[in-house]
Amino acid sequence: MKLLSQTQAEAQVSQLAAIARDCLIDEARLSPKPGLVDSRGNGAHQDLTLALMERSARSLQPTFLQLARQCWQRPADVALREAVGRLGREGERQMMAATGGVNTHRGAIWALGLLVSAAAMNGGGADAERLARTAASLASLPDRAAPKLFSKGLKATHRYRVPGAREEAQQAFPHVVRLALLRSRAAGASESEARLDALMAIMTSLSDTCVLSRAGLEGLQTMQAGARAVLLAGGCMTAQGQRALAQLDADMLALNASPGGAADLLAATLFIDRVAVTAHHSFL
Ligand SMILES: CC(C)(COP(=O)(O)OP(=O)(O)OC[C@H]1O[C@@H](n2cnc3c(N)ncnc32)[C@H](O)[C@@H]1O)[C@@H](O)C(=O)NCCC(=O)NCCS
Ligand SMILES: Nc1ncnc2c1ncn2[C@@H]1O[C@H](COP(=O)(O)OP(=O)(O)OP(=O)(O)O)[C@@H](O)[C@H]1O
Repeated sequence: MKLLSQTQAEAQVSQLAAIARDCLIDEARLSPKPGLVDSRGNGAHQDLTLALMERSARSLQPTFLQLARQCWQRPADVALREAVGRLGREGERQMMAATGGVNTHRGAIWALGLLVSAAAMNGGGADAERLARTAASLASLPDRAAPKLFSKGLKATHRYRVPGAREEAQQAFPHVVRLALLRSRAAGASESEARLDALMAIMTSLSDTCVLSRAGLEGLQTMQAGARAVLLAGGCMTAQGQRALAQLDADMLALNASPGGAADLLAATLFIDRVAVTAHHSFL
């Protein structure tokens, strides 16, 4: 591996943290997202606003920076896993302090925190698959200091016997759908349309515990079928796709459902898209 001077390494970790923050802001602003906070409004949320989401994203940049510094060119082992867990929980406290106690980004701190860590472990650069696999190896290690909380997400994974945020990371992020983003861009979609298509691709199969906690299996089925309908109609660049998206938004609001986990994974997709080194022989 190429050795970088300390200043070059510091520039790279700062850049990773700034990119992670930007991905959260881009995700929050992207519109129109079904049920979620976006630049039109609060979606299905009473206690969230776009301004709050953006403040929260900015409050997390120092956490991402510390994660990247801590993980720079280190291998995945229990000591690193526990250091990352400590920083992640500290990030949750920063978020809560910045938002006055509202959970804006818990799932995003987890997914992006692991991916920032993975990028730093690989010295700032690696292909998308390697980044996801490095993050998975970290997520699969035990953290003795992890509090034994029975969270809403955990409850939903037990009740419905589905994978949640932990498993998504441990399985190397099967719902980080960079190809969907690339395909829509190649088909001539605008950047916003391509990002919305990527969100739809995530929603077709994610077992989003935010949706399950608020709206049960009916909510999850509505989300998955509605997202599939958008993509089958030609995606968000077509008039028919946009109509299907508006229908899905109305259906999600009627059920008080919001795909917060899918939103986190869209931010993770944007992150991978910006930092992954494209392999020479990839289909691109
Ligand atoms: C694993 C986490 C997300 C807790 O998960 P859990 O399901 O128990 O909790 P909770 O309901 O509070 O939050 C889950 C969040 O994940 C997102 N989510 C929901 N479903 C999914 C899914 N299927 N896949 C991915 N993310 C999802 C949502 O945003 C949701 O809000 C995390 O908070 C955690 O354990 N952090 C500990 C600190 C740590 O180790 N950090 C290291 C990396 S920074
Ligand atoms: N644009 C967005 N709009 C809404 N939620 C988002 C957005 N982006 C990411 N999220 C994610 O959704 C989660 C919020 O979901 P939710 O409101 O269900 O959490 P909660 O506050 O724990 O539960 P509830 O609101 O049901 O009491 C956040 O943790 C965040 O990770």
